[in-house]
Amino acid sequence: MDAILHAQDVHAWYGSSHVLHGVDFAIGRGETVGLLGRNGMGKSTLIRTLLGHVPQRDGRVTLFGRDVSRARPHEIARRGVAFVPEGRGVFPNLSVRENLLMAARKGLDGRADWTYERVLQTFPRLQERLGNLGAQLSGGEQQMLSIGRALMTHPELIILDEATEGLAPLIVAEIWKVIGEIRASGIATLIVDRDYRRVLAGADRAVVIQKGRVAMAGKAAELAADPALAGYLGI
Ligand SMILES: Nc1ncnc2c1ncn2[C@@H]1O[C@H](COP(=O)(O)OP(=O)(O)OP(=O)(O)O)[C@@H](O)[C@H]1O
Repeated sequence: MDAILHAQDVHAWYGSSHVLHGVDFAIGRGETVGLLGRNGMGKSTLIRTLLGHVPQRDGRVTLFGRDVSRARPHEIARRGVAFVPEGRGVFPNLSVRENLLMAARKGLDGRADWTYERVLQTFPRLQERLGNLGAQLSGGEQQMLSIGRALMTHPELIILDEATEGLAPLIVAEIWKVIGEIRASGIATLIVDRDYRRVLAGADRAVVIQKGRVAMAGKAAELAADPALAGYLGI
């Protein structure tokens, strides 16, 4: 596989608590990968470790073949990885317009197809709120703005951690629609979401984490049909 991101034998600790126990994991160009597992199994820690946010970590992570195992979060962002954290990622004291324009930069290959106008077409709700401050937006609008900001950076990979958590069903449906558009536009995505059915329906592959280890990994359709999945997800 032509991997964007490749993690090998990744470990992570919080103090003396050993949370990730040797995770192997890869995301190919343009691939949509779902990350599943019950609460507390290590999904967010894996993401935060890949992004360089967990200081106590071990193992090897490469981005486009370059070792970023010890890289700082801003270096990883500069190398084409955008992060959409749960319910955050917008500047509360800047307007929607400023939030978007501030994020704008070309992709690693010079791509600039996610223009300000295209982001607003994708999120008509933001178009109506251009002058509002980030803090004045609803949770769903903030999440859309956060995804819009990620798109404006022309990343190779977008990581979405619980992007639909706590949002109204209509907004959730809008966000899944946009996730589909991102997939179709060729940007790779790593998705964590409690709605495992939607994740499996919208992903090429999925990885199931159990107590800081990969318990299952494979094509999303095959995992969806695997009777072992229910046990790992506690459903
Ligand atoms: N900052 C932290 N300090 C100490 N322990 C933590 C910290 N963050 C997470 N943990 C612990 O690490 C383990 C993995 O948590 P993590 O948040 O990665 O799981 P998760 O699969 O993302 O679950 P959730 O869906 O609940 O976020 C849990 O036991 C959790 O209590």
